[in-house]
Amino acid sequence: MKSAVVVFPGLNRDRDMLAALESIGGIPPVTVWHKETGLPDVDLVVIPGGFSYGDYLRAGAIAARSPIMQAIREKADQGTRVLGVCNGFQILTEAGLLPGVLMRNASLRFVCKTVRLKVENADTAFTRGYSAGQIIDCPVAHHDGNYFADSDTLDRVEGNGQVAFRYAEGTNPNGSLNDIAGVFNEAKNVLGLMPHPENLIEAAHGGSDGRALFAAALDQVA
Ligand SMILES: NC(=O)CC[C@H](N)C(=O)O
Repeated sequence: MKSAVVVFPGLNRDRDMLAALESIGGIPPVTVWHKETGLPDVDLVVIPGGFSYGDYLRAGAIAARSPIMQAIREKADQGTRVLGVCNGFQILTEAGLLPGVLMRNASLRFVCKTVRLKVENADTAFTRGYSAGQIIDCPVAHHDGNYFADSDTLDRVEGNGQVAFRYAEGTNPNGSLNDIAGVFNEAKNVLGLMPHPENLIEAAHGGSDGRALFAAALDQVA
């Protein structure tokens, strides 16, 4: 499957994401600069992590107003898979493509470590390579990963199976409501998560628990 990685000024995880997608999908992704107004004909659009616009105003707030976002919105509405990791997740919430917001970590500190995640919904294009309830390792590196949504939105997200991943008991690194680490849109073709699965895909990374997410998103699993 063909994929595109969208790059905004200040991102720093784009190369990791490009390498992961090529390694797992076998096809080099197309890189798209945020000032473009159109996307190539791809099956998966990825917004990687980093510090778009230096996280000024709020993380992801300025990038969410970039020209490319209209094209991403249109692709998402057509059912194309869209994945946002870390700053990508923040951009997708700021753009209104995913519910909720990412606030400053409860500790007010940047957190960089490996946490354990529980796969909450394994019945989607992104998560079908895992089983429901499976516990996986995944690194996090952020200062604004504290997931929040008002109670009506949270009820809807929980009720619709839109929680993709939760931090496993005792490992919530940022104070996220209901230990939420990643959410889907209602149609489940848009996924955002704070942890970095692209940084745990081979032995040299110390594990490969992140691999199944890309394998599924790129249709490499049955
Ligand atoms: N690694 C990242 O993508 C960092 C995300 C974001 N800028 C934060 O620190 O919260």
